[in-house]
Amino acid sequence: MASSEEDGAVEEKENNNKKKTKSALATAWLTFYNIAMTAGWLVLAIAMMRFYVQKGTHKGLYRSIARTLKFFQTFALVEVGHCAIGIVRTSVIVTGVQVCSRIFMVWFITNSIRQIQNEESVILFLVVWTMTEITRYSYYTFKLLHHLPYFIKWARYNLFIIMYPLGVVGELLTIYAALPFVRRSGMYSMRLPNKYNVSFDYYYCLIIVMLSYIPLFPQLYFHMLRQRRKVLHGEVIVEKDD
Ligand SMILES: CCCCCCCCCCCCC[C@@H](O)CC(=O)SCCNC(=O)CCNC(=O)[C@H](O)C(C)(C)COP(=O)(O)OP(=O)(O)OC[C@H]1O[C@@H](n2cnc3c(N)ncnc32)[C@H](O)[C@@H]1OP(=O)(O)O
Repeated sequence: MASSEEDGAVEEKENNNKKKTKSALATAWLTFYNIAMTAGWLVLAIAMMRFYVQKGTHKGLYRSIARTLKFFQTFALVEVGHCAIGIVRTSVIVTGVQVCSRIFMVWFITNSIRQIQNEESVILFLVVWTMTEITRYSYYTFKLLHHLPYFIKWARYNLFIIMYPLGVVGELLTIYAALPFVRRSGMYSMRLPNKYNVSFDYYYCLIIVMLSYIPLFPQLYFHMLRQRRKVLHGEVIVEKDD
């Protein structure tokens, strides 16, 4: 009897040790990840400012930062993994929609259609994304290090109120500007007849993407408003499961 109780206690201790090691590893990885992402977006901010100060125009700015932007925005895909394996307490769906829509904007719109790269709307979403991500990743970093300055917490949960709609306006105007080029070039589209017997029109796909902002964006925005109430005003919020 006593021996089985002892066995149980040893097993519990081992499990606790394993959990502690796992959570220490997760914290170390997240700290590294957030520092790297803060640095990446800071590099982008500095590159954009330097370009504008030196050239006095936004024309050519996207081309000059394209590689860095593609790298850091695509790398954000690991955040969906963080939620999926449970090392951060965030919804996979909310994070997935946010990250995938950004990757779509970068690779399948701005990077693919050269003619729109100098649009003001591209600069609008780039500036908004950059400010948001510097704030967001530095918030997570300082929080993990248990030294979170109040102004970063305040910025994380207030700037989005204006930045989110501004970013959406920049993204939608950019997709809208892309439409005529997509229609004319027939890019990423498949017309019948073809050997797969499948038809796909990227032009209409983009219209559907634009329309999908109507149901999806409010969900992201209200999610952030709930997070804001929880973090800044200490409200207890019961989240629905994914
Ligand atoms: C394939 C084609 C797709 C086409 C789809 C088209 C429709 C798309 C519509 C969508 C529109 C999106 C537009 C958008 O791109 C425009 C912009 O972004 S503009 C710029 C303004 N944006 C923002 O302000 C972004 C706000 N969004 C976010 O912050 C996140 O992305 C979001 C996932 C939405 C919310 O974040 P989260 O739920 O994580 O909230 P918290 O930050 O409060 O975190 C919750 C807890 O998790 C911990 N956490 C999360 N991540 C980390 C991390 N990396 N490291 C450490 N800890 C992390 C965090 O600390 C919280 O923990 P706790 O609860 O303990 O406090």
